[in-house]
Amino acid sequence: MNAENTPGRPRAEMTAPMHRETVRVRPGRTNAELAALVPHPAADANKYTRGHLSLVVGSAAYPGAACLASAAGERAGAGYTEVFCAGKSMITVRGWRPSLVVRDWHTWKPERIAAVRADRPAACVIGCGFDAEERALTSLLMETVRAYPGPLLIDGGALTLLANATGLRLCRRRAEAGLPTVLTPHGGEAARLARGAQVDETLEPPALACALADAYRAVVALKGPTTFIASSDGAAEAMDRGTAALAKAGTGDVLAGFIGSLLAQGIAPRDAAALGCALHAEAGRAAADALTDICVSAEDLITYLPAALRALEP
Ligand SMILES: NC(=O)C1=CN([C@@H]2O[C@H](COP(=O)(O)OP(=O)(O)OC[C@H]3O[C@@H](n4cnc5c(N)ncnc54)[C@H](O)[C@@H]3O)[C@@H](O)[C@H]2O)[C@@H](O)CC1
Ligand SMILES: Nc1ncnc2c1ncn2[C@@H]1O[C@H](COP(=O)(O)OP(=O)(O)O)[C@@H](O)[C@H]1O
Repeated sequence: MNAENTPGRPRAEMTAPMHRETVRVRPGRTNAELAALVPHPAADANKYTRGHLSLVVGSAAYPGAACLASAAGERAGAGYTEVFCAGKSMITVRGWRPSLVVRDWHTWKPERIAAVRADRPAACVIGCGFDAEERALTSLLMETVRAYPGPLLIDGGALTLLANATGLRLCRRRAEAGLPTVLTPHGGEAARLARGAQVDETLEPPALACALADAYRAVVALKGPTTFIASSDGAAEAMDRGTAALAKAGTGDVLAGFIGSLLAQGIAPRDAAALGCALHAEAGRAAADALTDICVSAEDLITYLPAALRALEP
């Protein structure tokens, strides 16, 4: 790695020629910029002022995704982490981490969540471990997109279910109401989102991230060896701190938990995406240093989050 690419060093903005479109690509943020965003608890904090994270995750087919996303959310600082999952997944999630509040997702009523206040921040993550073949999950998703009154992160199988005219319309309506939405697709999910919005799925990743952000009126973190974070300002932020050790099943679920937790602690959506992605990448690097790039698994990113936080400190 040359000095230009050392994480934490300021780098120059560039204009990259993209496939049939040109977007501005901004370098990732410096360690100092990211450290300034880290939500340390106030001395008089309680579990509610530290942020209420609701996760609607983990179909019967994928209880593991619910475990990973919710444990990541709790470890990243949310004060109250509540998991709504399939009845068949509940015992797995409860056994995995007793501090999580685990409920059946039939009891999830997004419209009953109180409006999010600055002194009682909250956010919702939906979709990690959704089985996109389970069409009944569509109404759970669409009802949440329509009625959840705070920042909402959509990930995993829910992105496939969102990729149609109804999903597009509901995301735009949230934006009009001032409610932030964050989408965290991998390449396959991004292509589906593009098809659902009649966006050219063959665009290069930075341009695709910007086009999806514009279409869905959302912050988009398009994941890959370099992750591109875009909102509707026409510029993509490149986050290239990661390592191929992250290329294992479940690491995306952990990322959704990290970003969701930061949203639940009141961090602005684009900042939460940038900080969450950087912490995820740094946790991967710290885990690989200790365990080798072969042996890291998604659970290790949760274990190594403290090392990632320390890596950002000045
Ligand atoms: N332990 C668990 O319970 C896990 C559950 N998971 C959940 O499994 C569900 C299905 O997610 P998957 O991502 O496995 O499958 P998807 O149904 O999203 O599709 C994967 C397909 O997309 C294609 N694709 C194209 N570009 C890709 C890229 N950059 N990365 C990955 N796939 C790409 C692949 O060819 C593959 O056939 C999600 O809800 C997810 O949250 C996964 O996160 C893995 C771990
Ligand atoms: N070669 C790589 N280098 C750096 N980061 C990677 C690499 N491959 C994957 N990642 C990261 O790993 C995560 C994988 O997420 P995702 O594909 O959603 O996994 P899953 O669905 O199994 O949870 C993303 O954050 C992505 O940026």
